[in-house]
Amino acid sequence: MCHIQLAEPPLAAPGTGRLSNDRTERYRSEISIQRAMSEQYPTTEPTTEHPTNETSSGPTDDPSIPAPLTGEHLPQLRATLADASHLLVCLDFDGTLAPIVNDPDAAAPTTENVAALASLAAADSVTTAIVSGRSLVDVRTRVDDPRIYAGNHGLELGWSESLAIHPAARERATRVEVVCETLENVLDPIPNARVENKRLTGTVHVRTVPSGARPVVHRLTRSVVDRLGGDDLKLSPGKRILEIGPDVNWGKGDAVNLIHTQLPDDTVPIYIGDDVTDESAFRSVEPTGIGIRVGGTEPSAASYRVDSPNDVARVLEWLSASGVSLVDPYRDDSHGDRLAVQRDGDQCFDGCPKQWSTSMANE
Ligand SMILES: O=P(O)(O)OC[C@H]1O[C@H](O[C@H]2O[C@H](CO)[C@@H](O)[C@H](O)[C@H]2O)[C@H](O)[C@@H](O)[C@@H]1O
Repeated sequence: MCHIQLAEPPLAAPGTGRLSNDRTERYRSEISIQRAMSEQYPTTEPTTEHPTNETSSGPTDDPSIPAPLTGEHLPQLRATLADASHLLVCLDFDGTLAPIVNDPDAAAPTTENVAALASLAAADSVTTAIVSGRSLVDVRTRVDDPRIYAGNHGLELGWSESLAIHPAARERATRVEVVCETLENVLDPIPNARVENKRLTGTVHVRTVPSGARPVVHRLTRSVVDRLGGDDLKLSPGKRILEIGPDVNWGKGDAVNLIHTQLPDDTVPIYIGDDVTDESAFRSVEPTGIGIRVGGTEPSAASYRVDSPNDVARVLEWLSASGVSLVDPYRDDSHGDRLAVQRDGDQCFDGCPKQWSTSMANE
């Protein structure tokens, strides 16, 4: 059931500013943000494995059930936006912009989300970001309007031509590779078990694995990660998946925090996501910003809930058509300077030394 009726005026024409796949492949350098990634932002991600069912929510600090987002909440949303000098709109990909499908390669954002996001991304007072569990290169080929991409659950951050990779994730990428290769062999006999190697992390898919075989997949995956990953790697849950990644104190919420700190004072952050790894991002934007959980009825750190990617389009359309007009870019005197920094890809992460190494996208 669709709860929200936020659409008001028609959408503006989709913006330009699309980034080509060539540019994705032409990342030339990497900002070292080790200090920020390893010290400044402690993790809030769950680190324990739990069942990969569709509705698992994992531990959260805030056990309340998000309110279904309806027109009754518009005054509240307007009041929040009226205090903003800028908007940061962060979006998860799978289950948020794109409906969940059996084949991860077939996932695509809905046409309405593509149009609404293009319109929003064209607004000067808005910074859009995709914050995904997919690899940055992968998600960037699937949705190409946002200015910022955080891939592999925030372990890699792309901004203009710049790419930053969490240093510990870089160090442990070889281990992830070995684990993925091993799992491809070990899980080969299990029907429909699939390993997605994302370089900094890996994903074992069980969505179309016969239910009776899923515990075997979990056990084998756990065993391989323990044996070959040691203390360096961890397993995390997702929607019908097991995520393998470096056991570091960094998650989507940390990436959102880092992006937020680069934007003007009085930037209001909005985060929309559907899964357990999005909870740290909800915690990072709430309560001054707006967290919206897509699907499910479980407790969440998000204040609001919508049912589906179709409802996400309604939210983005409303933001583009009405919400953005409430933002006052002159509220913050530093606005002009900060945006100038933001548009310079080589200096986008303010305060981080420019110690770049070859990007993994080019390795
Ligand atoms: O953070 P996200 O952008 O939501 O990415 C999380 C994972 O999404 C993908 O898996 C999920 O979507 C697939 C396609 O709909 C679906 O088949 C799978 O069951 C879902 O878990 C992606 O394949 C993973 O790499 C991401 O980590």
